[in-house]
Amino acid sequence: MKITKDLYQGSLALLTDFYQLTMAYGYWKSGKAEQEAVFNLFFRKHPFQSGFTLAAGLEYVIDFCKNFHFDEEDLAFLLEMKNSDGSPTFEPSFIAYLKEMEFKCSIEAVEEGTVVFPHIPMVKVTGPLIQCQLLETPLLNIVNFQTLIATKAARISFAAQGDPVMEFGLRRAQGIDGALAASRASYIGGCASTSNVLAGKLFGIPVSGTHAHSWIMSFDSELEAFKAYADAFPDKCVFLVDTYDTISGIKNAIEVGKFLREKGKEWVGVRIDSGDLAYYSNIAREMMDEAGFPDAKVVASNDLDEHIITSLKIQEASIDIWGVGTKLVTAFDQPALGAVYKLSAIKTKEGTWEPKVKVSQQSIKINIPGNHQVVRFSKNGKAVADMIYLNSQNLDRDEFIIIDPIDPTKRKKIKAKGLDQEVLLKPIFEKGKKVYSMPDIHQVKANAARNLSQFDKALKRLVNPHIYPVGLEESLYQLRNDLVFKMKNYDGEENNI
Ligand SMILES: Nc1ncnc2c1ncn2[C@@H]1O[C@H](COP(=O)(O)OP(=O)(O)OP(=O)(O)O)[C@@H](O)[C@H]1O
Ligand SMILES: O=P(O)(O)OC[C@H]1O[C@H](OP(=O)(O)OP(=O)(O)O)[C@H](O)[C@@H]1O
Ligand SMILES: O=C(O)c1cccnc1
Ligand SMILES: [Mg+2]
Repeated sequence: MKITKDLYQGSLALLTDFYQLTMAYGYWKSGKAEQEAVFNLFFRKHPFQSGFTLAAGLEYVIDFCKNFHFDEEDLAFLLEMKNSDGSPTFEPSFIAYLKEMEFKCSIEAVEEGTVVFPHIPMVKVTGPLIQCQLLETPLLNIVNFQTLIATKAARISFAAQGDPVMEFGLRRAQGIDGALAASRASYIGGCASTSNVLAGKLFGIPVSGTHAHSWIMSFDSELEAFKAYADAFPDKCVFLVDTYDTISGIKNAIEVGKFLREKGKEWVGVRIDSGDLAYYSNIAREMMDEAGFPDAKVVASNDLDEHIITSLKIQEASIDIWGVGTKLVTAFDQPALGAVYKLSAIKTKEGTWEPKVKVSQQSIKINIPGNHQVVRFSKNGKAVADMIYLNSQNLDRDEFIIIDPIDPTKRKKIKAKGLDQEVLLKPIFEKGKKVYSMPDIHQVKANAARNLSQFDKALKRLVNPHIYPVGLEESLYQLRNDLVFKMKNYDGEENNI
């Protein structure tokens, strides 16, 4: 098996939950396979108690959908599947149907690097019911993880207040693909580089790194090790100073720095990977300044995350560059984003869209029925509110009321005059044909930075962030209410209190 980005270029149609295939078979048998449907991918709660979430993963979604087909080996595998009584799980004519299946869905999605909020459709898939259904699991797999890591990277980058963050996660990431996707998402979210060389090659992310303790330990002395490293990399030297004694390490690094300067070269600085990072970084700063190296940098690493970085900033640690691995790529404090993918409308035989709702005791779990679009209102480049609305409506109005989907007492009147409007769901595929031109990863990263800059810093606080208003346009809210009452068979007397 090729474990590269090529993984997404082959057939990955079986990368799905078995129940998607049983439903697919059922749709086909009951003649519903080609009925048009709308599904939305959205999450209900920000990860990490964050006030924002940063969307990522669309490039993988596009690759996946472009290559969506069942190849001969997939079909042979399905044909061989048996029920517990030994009978074939799928009829040969269903397998023949899958063989001929061509990707025909239309997809609209928020661009990578867009700031998103609970309930906003991040990806909307319209097309034959069977195809929409088969996309559920892989789309969630891709978007959930990359969005989670991009959001974590953005939080870490905010904490670093503009200092470069090097992503060091490969050794601790969740497997090979987890590592690659995490490096990509971390770069989008704000990291300056990755230590993962394959991610550098596959995605065009800058690659960077220092050296490990083993380098020092392989020599008779630390000084000898620094000299040999300087010999090999006279322009890129970062010396890891904490193998034996951090202060002696800094002294040795300065000595080799002077030696390099005599040869007309400047070292980059030191890395500290243990102990009190505030204390030792301040000592390193003082010693390097005194020795005539005010531009030498201090790199810090060791189980860092946004909280420790914030604390080190408050302590006025003299750290210029941050190396962050484990807690970034494993999304340490929240291992998954809980985005879901729900049917929200289905086309009737008469050709009209019938909105669909899943009723739940928990109002947060009641989906938003219909075929939607999302608009972001902003003023002077600052986002004011997002509105989810039925895409059959037009936005040519002076005033809108938006209603919180969970708490109807929370409402906001939006006077649209003087506000800019950006429609967030952009066309990606139209009836199976790609219509979106994917920006390169550097443009995606720039888009993320621009998007984040539209939001107040109150939203980016690590603790108890401000809540940004997102609501349903009044008539969509009403539609949802009416549908819930209808589906619950509400008679006003005995039900459901
Ligand atoms: N000044 C500081 N304020 C807050 N947290 C810090 C500070 N200095 C270091 N830390 C963090 O404290 C933790 C220290 O980890 P740990 O107890 O494993 O010590 P260590 O220095 O790694 O030990 P070792 O010497 O065995 O490598 C790390 O997560 C590190 O990022
Ligand atoms: O701490 P992270 O954010 O995951 O960053 C990556 C870590 O990986 C390396 O050491 P490793 O953890 O392999 O060994 P060490 O802890 O013994 O230094 C490096 O020195 C960092 O400490
Ligand atoms: O380059 C480094 O310093 C590095 C790379 C991976 C993990 N820890 C450190
Ligand atoms: Mg470690």
